[in-house]
Amino acid sequence: MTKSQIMDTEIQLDHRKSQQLPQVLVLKPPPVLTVIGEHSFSSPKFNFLKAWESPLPLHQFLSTYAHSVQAILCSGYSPVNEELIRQLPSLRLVVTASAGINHIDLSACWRHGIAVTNAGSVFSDDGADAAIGLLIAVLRKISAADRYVRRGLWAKEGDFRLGSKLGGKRVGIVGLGGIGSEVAKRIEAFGCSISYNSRKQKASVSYPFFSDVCELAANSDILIICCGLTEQTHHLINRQVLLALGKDGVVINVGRGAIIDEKELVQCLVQGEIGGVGLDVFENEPDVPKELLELDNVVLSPHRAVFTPESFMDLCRLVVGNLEAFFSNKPLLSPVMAE
Ligand SMILES: O=CC(=O)O
Repeated sequence: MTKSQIMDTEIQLDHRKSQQLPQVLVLKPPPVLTVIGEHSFSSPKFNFLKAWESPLPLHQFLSTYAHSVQAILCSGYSPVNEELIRQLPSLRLVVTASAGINHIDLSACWRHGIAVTNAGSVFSDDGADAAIGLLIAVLRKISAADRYVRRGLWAKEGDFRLGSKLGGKRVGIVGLGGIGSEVAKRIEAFGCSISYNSRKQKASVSYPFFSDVCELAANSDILIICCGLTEQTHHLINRQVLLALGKDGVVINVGRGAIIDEKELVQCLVQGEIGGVGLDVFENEPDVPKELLELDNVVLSPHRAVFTPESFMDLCRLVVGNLEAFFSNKPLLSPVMAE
């Protein structure tokens, strides 16, 4: 046998072995897979079935492998809905490489006995850091000041207008989960007071709780949105909430775009009814309302709050850990919903 024949045989054996492993369907590569590299995800316990690499049209690909898919790896870019679930009768686990789970039909998973895992607390620190970064950028006008200097306006037009201080402000956090709790820790260190809104009051914290987000806004200078997108939180931050926050109020959003009614937000900004916003997420990403691009009291970020190479490394370990636990009949590491 020649060297290349031996190599071909080894590749075929590897291929056959991988076909015998439990199959994890990936419809579109989640960003973490592309950034960290597929090799970091390889495991003796499962094999990725990569739909995007197949020459088959998706429906044909799905019907070819329908019965062998036991798990799906997805992200916000590849929804898992009832229609997909129905096509995969052996599906028992959905692993999403994201903290948000709004792209997964959880009730369909529940009905079909499918467990779900997400990014757990992997993104909490970076999400909170980014929220604070956006907040200081808005209050102290950092992006606008940067543009002022770059355009040569400092020498031509003189001193730049003042920003405002973070310390002493009343901060309302919407959603006191992983990211929200880390935001609270950081905000406390700045000498701000904290209150919050969430599905339920938390016994573990003593911050004032407002079950009504409008009341939270009326008692805050700053609102930081850290909750997930659900039917209950869709357009939770509307004109009424923004008006309650007031003319100097600042809104930061690191949750999901549709938690804010974007049209009403734009209107309030254009009419000077709120002080400023820092947004990492938008209703129709990657489209950003053009009015926002022209406002100096707006700081924009392209849905990058939680993503760093460090958080992606942790996420990679968590994704592999969840899949390996599942295929070894061990408890899942970051279950959203057990089977
Ligand atoms: O937005 C990012 C995530 O949900 O992980």
